[in-house]
Amino acid sequence: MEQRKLLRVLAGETVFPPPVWLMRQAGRYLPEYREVRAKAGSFLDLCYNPELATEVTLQPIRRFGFDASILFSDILVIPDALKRNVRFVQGEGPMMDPIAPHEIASLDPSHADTHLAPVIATVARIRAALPDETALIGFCGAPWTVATYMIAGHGTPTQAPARLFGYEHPEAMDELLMLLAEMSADYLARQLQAGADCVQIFDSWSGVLDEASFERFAIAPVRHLVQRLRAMVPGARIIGFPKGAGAFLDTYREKTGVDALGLDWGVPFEQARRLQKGGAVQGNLDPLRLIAGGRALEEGVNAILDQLGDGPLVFNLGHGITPDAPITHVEHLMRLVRQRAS
Ligand SMILES: Cc1c2[nH]c(c1CCC(=O)O)Cc1[nH]c(c(CCC(=O)O)c1C)Cc1[nH]c(c(CCC(=O)O)c1C)Cc1[nH]c(c(C)c1CCC(=O)O)C2
Repeated sequence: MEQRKLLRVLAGETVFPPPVWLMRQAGRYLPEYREVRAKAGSFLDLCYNPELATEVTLQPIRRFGFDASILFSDILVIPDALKRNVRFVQGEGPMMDPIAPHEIASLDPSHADTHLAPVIATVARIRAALPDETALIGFCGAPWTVATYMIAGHGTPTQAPARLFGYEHPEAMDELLMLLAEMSADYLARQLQAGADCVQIFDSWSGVLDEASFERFAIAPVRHLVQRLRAMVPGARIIGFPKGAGAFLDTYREKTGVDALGLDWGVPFEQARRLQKGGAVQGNLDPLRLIAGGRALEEGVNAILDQLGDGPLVFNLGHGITPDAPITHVEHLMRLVRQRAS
């Protein structure tokens, strides 16, 4: 039997109290992260520095004792490997050269292996340094979410440029998404081979798509990614996180074949319990309850444990932790989850 709690839950076992980790658990809310970040150069320099990326991955494990660590990197290393001139501008978020439909055929993935080698080296280094009971999660962005940044050239409130691109140039969009799916499958296979226990596919922007576009641009490329990954790494454990997918969650799991579903805080418990009958669910505390602390935090944590604790559950936030999260509130969250008797 698997010893790491997260893997037991991903295999469908109920573990109580559930394993807990927080999306974006390494980051600016930690003073020790800000210190390393300041001496690393750019954000991407940090992502490609195995020694420093390992250090920031381990920081939240040392401080809070989470059951899982997540590789420190970013979903945008894939467009960076495609030479899209990715940079992170202070206060503005990520930027890159926006891609036009006619440029897609000339995208060249042949440098990706060499380009991403430092990230794979980081995975091996983290695994060697982690306590045995702590799982290591690898990750990538879902093709659709990565494509939204490649098309707009930056983050946007509703991803209108990518949606419009999908309606006006659907074949070019398919081509871009399938290229990203194949690169991402290869990248995740290498992470698993280097020591990651499982992987998460972040589809942060799946919630802006209509039904037909969700099928074509969110589900189809992830299904392709999952099949290609499992052909390379049989039995690969995969968490899909289609944020904002709402009523499409059931079909997402069925058609993509992921083992577990990440849920955002908009998913009602009734739906979450139904989804849990088909496999593990992960989530789904509103990150703002962590900012508020006190009763808002206690009620949020207890509701998740009450409603989902008797099935396979990975306790997490419904989206990433934000830089203003107080450390004492994270400590409180850990006590609330760990000290709960069934
Ligand atoms: C959409 C997306 C991105 N990156 C990611 C997503 C999907 C999840 C989500 O929706 O939040 C995923 C991501 N980004 C980062 C991780 C690291 C692992 C972890 O601790 O979870 C992970 C898993 C580090 C990061 N990625 C980024 C930071 C902050 C950069 C810094 O330290 O200066 C970190 C710690 C930068 C980033 N990277 C991205 C954006 C939009 C930004 C800017 C917003 C911000 O500044 O918070 C793209």
